[in-house]
Amino acid sequence: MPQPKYRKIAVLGYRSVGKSSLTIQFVEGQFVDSYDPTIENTFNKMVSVNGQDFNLQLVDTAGQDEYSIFPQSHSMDIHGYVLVYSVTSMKSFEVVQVLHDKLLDMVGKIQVPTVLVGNKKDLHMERVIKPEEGKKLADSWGAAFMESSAKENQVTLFFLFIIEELLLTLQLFTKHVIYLSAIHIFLFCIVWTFVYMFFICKRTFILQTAVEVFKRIILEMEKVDGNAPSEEKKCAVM
Ligand SMILES: Nc1nc2c(ncn2[C@@H]2O[C@H](COP(=O)(O)OP(=O)(O)OP(=O)(O)O)[C@@H](O)[C@H]2O)c(=O)[nH]1
Repeated sequence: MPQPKYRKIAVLGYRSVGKSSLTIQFVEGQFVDSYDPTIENTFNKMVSVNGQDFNLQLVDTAGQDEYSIFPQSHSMDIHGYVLVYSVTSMKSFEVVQVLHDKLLDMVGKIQVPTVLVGNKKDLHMERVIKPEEGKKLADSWGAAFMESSAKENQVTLFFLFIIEELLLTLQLFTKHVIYLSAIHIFLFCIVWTFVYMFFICKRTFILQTAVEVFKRIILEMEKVDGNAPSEEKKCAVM
């Protein structure tokens, strides 16, 4: 059995969208009905995906809005992100887009393993964001998308989703590294072949030029002396 892999996942989103509820539901299997704003909490859970054990560390972050300063700690040592909005709040949907932009700016990558989650799907009457809108946004990021309800315990799946995303990114990364290495080695060989040929030619050219110079100078010296070069000398120079 392979060793468990450690993966750290941050749960981000606007205030009161259900970040803590989703995390607690996933880790402890219970729904907390009361609302207690989070500063920051960390949870651990072991899960198994495709025969591989993962030691997950989940960081339940404080709710943010578009004006919040994105904490630098949210971009360091984090392997993947769960970005949460509430399907009952347009504001939370707008904020999650700002957060994603800030996240990319901070991480400095075009794409990071992300799952966009539309929570509180049980509140049918209060819904203002359609599933298609969430899906469209996630697609534009190249992220996975799910709707969930912390209340109805529809959460496990998306945490497993993000692990799948992490695995996929890892596989793509490994593939890219192999391709890039092969291309680099190929280019390296070509460049060095050219460099080598250049120096060989240059060296031959220099040698030939040197021989010519000495030939010429001997002939010139002979001319000045008024003596034609002897056959012996010609042969020696040749
Ligand atoms: N009906 C319903 N209520 C939910 C759901 N998820 C969370 N809630 C409720 O929404 C409120 C806020 O939930 P939290 O989990 O504290 O939200 P949060 O995003 O962690 O809030 P901050 O810590 O302020 O950022 C609580 O009263 C929860 O009971 C859900 O899926 N369905």
